[in-house]
Order: sequence, then structure tokens, then C-alpha cells
Amino acid sequence: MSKLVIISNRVASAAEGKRSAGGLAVGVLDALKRQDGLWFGWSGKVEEEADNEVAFHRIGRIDCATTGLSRKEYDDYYRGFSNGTLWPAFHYRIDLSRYDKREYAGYLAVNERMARLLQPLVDPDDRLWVHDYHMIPFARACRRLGMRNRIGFFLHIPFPAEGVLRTIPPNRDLVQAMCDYDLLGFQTRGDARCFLDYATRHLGLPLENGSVLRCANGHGVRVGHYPIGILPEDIQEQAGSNRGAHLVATLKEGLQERKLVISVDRLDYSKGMVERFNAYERLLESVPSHRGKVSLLQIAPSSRSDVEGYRHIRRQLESTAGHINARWTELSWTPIRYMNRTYERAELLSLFRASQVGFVTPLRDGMNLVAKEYVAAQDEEDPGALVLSEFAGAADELSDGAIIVNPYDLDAMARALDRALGMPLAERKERHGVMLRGLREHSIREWRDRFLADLDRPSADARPT
Ligand SMILES: O=P(O)(O)OC[C@H]1O[C@H](O[C@H]2O[C@H](CO)[C@@H](O)[C@H](O)[C@H]2O)[C@H](O)[C@@H](O)[C@@H]1O
Ligand SMILES: O=c1ccn([C@@H]2O[C@H](COP(=O)(O)OP(=O)(O)O)[C@@H](O)[C@H]2O)c(=O)[nH]1
Repeated sequence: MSKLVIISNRVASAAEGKRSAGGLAVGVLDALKRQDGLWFGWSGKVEEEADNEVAFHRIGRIDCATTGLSRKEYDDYYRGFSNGTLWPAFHYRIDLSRYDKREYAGYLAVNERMARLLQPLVDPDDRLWVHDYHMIPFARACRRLGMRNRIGFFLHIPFPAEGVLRTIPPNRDLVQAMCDYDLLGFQTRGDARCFLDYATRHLGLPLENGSVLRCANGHGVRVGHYPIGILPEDIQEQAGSNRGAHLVATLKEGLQERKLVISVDRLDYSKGMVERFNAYERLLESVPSHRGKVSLLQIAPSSRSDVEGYRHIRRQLESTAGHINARWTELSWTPIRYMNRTYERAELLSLFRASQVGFVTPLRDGMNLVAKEYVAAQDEEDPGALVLSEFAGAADELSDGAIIVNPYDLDAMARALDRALGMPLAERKERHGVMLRGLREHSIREWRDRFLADLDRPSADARPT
């Protein structure tokens, strides 16, 4: 029987099933929970020399196969081209994106080495599902080895507008490499449109039936959008379990009846945390009745701390939180609690449920699973309100229930917070019900099933996006 093979840079480790900060690993794990498959990628280890060893571990029914990266590979492929060039540019931070052609060569070489390591583990009728910006040229590397399997690619982060993409010098090579897939999936309709816009206008490739791109080599690539979801029932169950009860008890003791606004993000400049802190201060300035009556809890586990750009955001956030707290703190009240640490997801879900407002305001985000988890974790009889950035992919699905904000508009964010903090129960229940229904209808199972069904469809049989 054919198997599903997932390829991604980040693979959940057996222990990471418990503690994981990063939506890709969380999402793929949820999607694969109840089916057999092979998950292949980086072990997370950096070694002096790459030894081409593949190590195996199991998570439930999933076989995981991982390999280490050499120091040079890590520097060029992960720290360099993936997170120093692609990540900032795809999140519209061209000021932080820099290019080094040796790093690009290293990025291509890691993709080729990974493809060579995977080849003996794959049967000809297996389906391959490649994830995210680290692995864009993976299908091309497989095709060069003679692999004819059906291969799909899903991009977890935004796909930028043509003018931004073109600031990355090898933009044409990257998009041409995407033509070796059978299916290309994006988080939102807008991301898929940006890709098609570049491919049709800049590369001049014809689009057939609204969704199949005819590439220069004659191959047809289907293009669509598949917003990643969650498992709402699992989240509801975990949020109500007593896994995080001790944390909630300690938190409530410290809050002393104050309202809680909560934010959880990897410590990444794309998440808009500085703007968020400033908007919260704007609330304290403009609505004095909130002073001493509300607390903002920001949980921000470190991420990619050896990549340029990330050290700066950490310092900036510490100084912004320090400045705001120094100005407003009273003997019995600290306005911002900023925690630079990771929590288990079940613990986070209990904290979400104990809060009155989820404050999720990235400057750009592929999806943002935290926004969806926040909604699913709420008590349906007394749910918290969600304030959500229009630039998170999740806004496409949650805009009927969340208060949507522009994260660059501090006054509007302060007003949104004020509105969320004072929202009557009936309105909170109505908004929450709308969002939860959407999350149930478009769960992560639907994401997986729709993607795989489209991967199986011959590309001549096109359906408009
Ligand atoms: O693997 P890391 O470098 O430690 O980073 C963690 C992950 O961050 C990104 O997650 C994205 O995927 C989420 C799920 O689709 C999505 O909700 C979020 O908006 C994205 O930022 C990254 O894309 C992953 O590759 C990383 O593993
Ligand atoms: O301390 C933490 C912080 C985050 N997460 C999880 O990490 C994921 C973050 O995914 P999201 O899509 O919001 O953003 P990303 O970090 O992938 O950009 C979510 O499932 C969170 O519940 C976690 O388990 N522990």
C-alpha cells in the first residue's frame, strides 16, 4: 500500500509532542495523528560534519526519519538563506532581508542531500508532501534523481507581492523550481494570487482553467489555497482538563480579579509585539478606568536567536516592556507580564481559557494557529473576545467574530482592546459561536484531506481557485 511521506525542515521529536513552539510541527502532527506515514527532515542537531546518517523514532503511528546538519549547512541553509533572506522578505521585511550567493548554494545543496537521503525510503507509488520555505527546491532535487512520485508543496508563511519577491535575487530560479511540484498550496487566496501573479505576469506562464499553471517544461502545476486548521474538539478537551490548573490558580491569585489580556508568540519581529505593547500603553493613557484593572500577559519563547534581526527584537521588547512598567506599575499592579519561555500547549490552552481577551496582532503571519487555538479553548458559556490583526492569515476565516485591527494603528488597537474588555456576554457568545462553527467546519483534517485529494487529481482536470 502506498504511504504518505511528509518532508519538512522541522520534525516533531517524540518529546516535542508535548512541548513545541511553532505552528508547522504542531499542525503536521495534528494532521497525521490518526494515520500511518513517514515524516522526514532535520533532527534539530548541528554536527561538525554532516554524516549522512538517518535516525528513526516513532510518534504514535508516524515513523520519523531525521538527519543532522553540519555547522556550515546550518549557517548557509537554515540561519542564512531560509531565515536571513526568505523569512524576512516573505514577511515584507525587506529591510532585514540580505542575500549571499554562497548561502543560496548551501540552501540548494541541503535540499539535494536531503532528497538523496530520502530516496531509498520512498516507494514509487508513495505521495510526497513537502512543507515550507526551507524546502522550495526539494521536488526539483527529487526529479533530478529520477523520482516520478506525485509531490505537493505547502507554504506555511505568506507569499509576497511580485515587487517584494523580486528583491530576492534568485526569485526566478525559486519560482521555476516550484514548477517541479504537482500541487502548490498556500494559506490564503491572497497568497495564491500573489504567486499566480508573479508566475503569469513576470514569467509569462499560461494559467489554464483558473488553477493549473502550464510551466516552461510543459508540466501542469495545480495551484490552490488550503488554510491550515486545528482540531477544535481536542483543544476544547485539553483546555478544560486540569493539566494547566496549577498555572491558572497561581495566575488568578496574582491577578486579584483583574481582567487578563493574553498574547503568545515565538519571539519573532513578524509578530508585532512592540506595536502591541505600545497600543496597550495607549489604552492606559486614553482610558484611565483600565489602570490597575487589567494586565497583559505576553508569553514569548525564544526563536532563532542566532539569526540577525532576532537579537534586536528581543532587546527592543525588553526595553519597551521595561519602560511601560516603569511608568505605570503600582505597588499592587504590574501592567505587563512578559515571559520569555515556552509552555506546553495544554498549559497555554488553560491560560487562554482563563483570560478575557486574546490579543493576536502580527504585522504579517501565514496563518497564526494561536488565534484559532484561543477561540477553541474558550468556555462556550463565558468566552473571551479575540482582537486579531488583518495581516494574519487567520483573519480570512475569523473576521465575522474577531475584532479586526490594523497593527500599525495604535489608537485603533487601543480602542479595539477597550471594546473587547467591555464586551457584553451576549455579544461575546454570538461572536465566539460564529468563529467556533467555522473552525469545526474547516478543521485540520479537512486541510489534509483537501490537499491530498487535489494532489491525486491529474492536473488537466482543473478547478478554478
Ligand atoms: O522551526 P523554527 O525555525 O523554530 O520556527 C517555527 C515555525 O515557524 C513558522 O510557522 C508557520 O506555520 C504555522 C502553521 O501553518 C503558521 O500558522 C504560521 O503563521 C507560520 O509562521 C514556520 O513557517 C515553520 O516552518 C517553523 O517550523
Ligand atoms: O510556549 C509556547 C508557544 C507556542 N506554542 C505553540 O506553537 C504554535 C505556534 O503556531 P503559530 O501558527 O501561532 O505561529 P508560528 O510560531 O508557527 O509562526 C501554536 O500551536 C502554539 O500553541 C507552544 O506550544 N508553546
